[in-house]
Amino acid sequence: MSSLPSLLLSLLSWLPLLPLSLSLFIFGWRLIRNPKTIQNSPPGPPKLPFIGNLHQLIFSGRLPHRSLHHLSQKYGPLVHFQLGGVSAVAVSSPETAKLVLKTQDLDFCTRPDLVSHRTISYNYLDVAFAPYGDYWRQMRKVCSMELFGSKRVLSFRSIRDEEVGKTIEFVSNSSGVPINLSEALLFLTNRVTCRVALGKSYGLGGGGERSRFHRLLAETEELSTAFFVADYFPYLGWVDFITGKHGRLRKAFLDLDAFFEKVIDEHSGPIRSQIPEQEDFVDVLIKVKNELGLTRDHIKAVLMNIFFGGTESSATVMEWTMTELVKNEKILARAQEEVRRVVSGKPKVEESDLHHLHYLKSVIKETMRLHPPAPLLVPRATTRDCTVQGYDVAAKTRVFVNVFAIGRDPNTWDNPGDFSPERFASDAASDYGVDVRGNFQLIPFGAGRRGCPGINLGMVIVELALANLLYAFNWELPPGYSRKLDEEDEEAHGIAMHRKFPLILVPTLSHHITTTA
Ligand code: HEM
Repeated sequence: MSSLPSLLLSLLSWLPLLPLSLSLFIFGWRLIRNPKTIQNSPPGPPKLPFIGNLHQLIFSGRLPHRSLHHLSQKYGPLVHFQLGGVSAVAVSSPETAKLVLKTQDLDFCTRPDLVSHRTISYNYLDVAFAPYGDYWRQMRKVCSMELFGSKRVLSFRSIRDEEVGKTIEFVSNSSGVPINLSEALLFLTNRVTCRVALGKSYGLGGGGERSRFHRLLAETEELSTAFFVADYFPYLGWVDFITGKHGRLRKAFLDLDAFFEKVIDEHSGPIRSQIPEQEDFVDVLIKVKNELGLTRDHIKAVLMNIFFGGTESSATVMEWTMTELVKNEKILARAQEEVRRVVSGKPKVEESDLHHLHYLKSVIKETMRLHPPAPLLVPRATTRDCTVQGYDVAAKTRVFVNVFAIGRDPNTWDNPGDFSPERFASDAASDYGVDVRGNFQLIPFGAGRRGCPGINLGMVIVELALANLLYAFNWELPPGYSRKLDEEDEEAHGIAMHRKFPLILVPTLSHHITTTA
């Protein structure tokens, strides 16, 4: 018979497992107490006990948009699957996307509660991750009217012009040698976002070294797309604390918060600029702060959205466009011919030239069809129980609109795997709007109430930078690099679907620039 102390000791040795047992108990209890099984749910793959389909989606080694594309080919345009304790659906055809993002937008327009979203949004004081409701409506109005309107976008024209100029200068200095174009483009969008949002550039040169701010941004971004147990097993959230993941995210967030605090302090003195054209986003948000009863946390939450939403996505579009162009020599030549003809004789492309560049716009649309920066949009969730295409979907179901799959749907696109900007010839003059072609065939910015409000701000820098890169330089892969890049191997997981390996290209200053210079 064991003595009392050794009994106590053996009981104590089980103590660390107490949270696990408790969580499993609560999880099981909820399942028994709340057997809300949807009778008529959309078709989907068989689910394993406890983990559901996590093994097929998160731990499969493939990127989730590719795994879901694969499942949709087997189960159809509306697939149901289970992510641990969370029910989810994937939408993979233009018709179903139209239902979800337009006809039944109100059923599908909230966001799921995720650890990283909650942390970096100051508990949902932002726009992008805030749940649907009055608060989100008010913040969305502030952003659309005060920050992303066409007048405001125009007021930042000289910033874009200067910063693209710096990138062109950096590339000119490297004429004839391989450069890391991915990095140069990310630095460009970072500098523009810094100046537009914060009023100055915080330490990145033309090719540039990373400042502390950019290291912090990159770290927070990386942690915010990491796997958190709590997002799939709400009762096992303590695991993220034990593994230290939660702490690391919190630390990165607090460092970034301290940086934004300093920026707001610098803006909070006597009014810096009375001229609306010279205001940056922090000036604007401080101005509306008192009117609307906002706090500093609201301002910082919106800044987080702007840095995370605006910087990588635009750089990613440019990086994939240049990738496709160097893979397709004839298309590169045609895009260069257009820009050189339209801009002929001038030292650089200006924003006023952009609306003549129809072929370049088609190239960009075709790039976003094959490489949408947000292949599953920003995750959504259902606001209430609803029925879609005859199937029942419960409230709080996580919703992934697979724009990657929609862009490759053979029922919509001829030879969907080919890079062929000519398919947009008749849409060339249309803008990137939320629904480029109508009928939800190309929706890289999402659509409906939660569609991207920053399209114009994002796309003008994309067009201006690409047009100037094509105008001033000829582009080649470095010797030995394959022209046929295996695209699945090239995609990386992140806030935006950027390339896994940086795009290294050799620029050569074009003959027409050297002769006019
Ligand atoms: C090429 C550039 C960009 C792409 C591809 C892009 C894409 C997207 C997508 C797919 C969504 C989710 C839409 C949905 O759920 O239906 C979104 C939302 C959002 N984007 Fe963008 N975006 C870009 C640029 C920008 C820029 C430059 C900003 C701001 C500076 C911005 C700010 C936002 C915000 C605030 C939301 C959340 C809207 C809401 O939930 O109400 N985006 N974006």
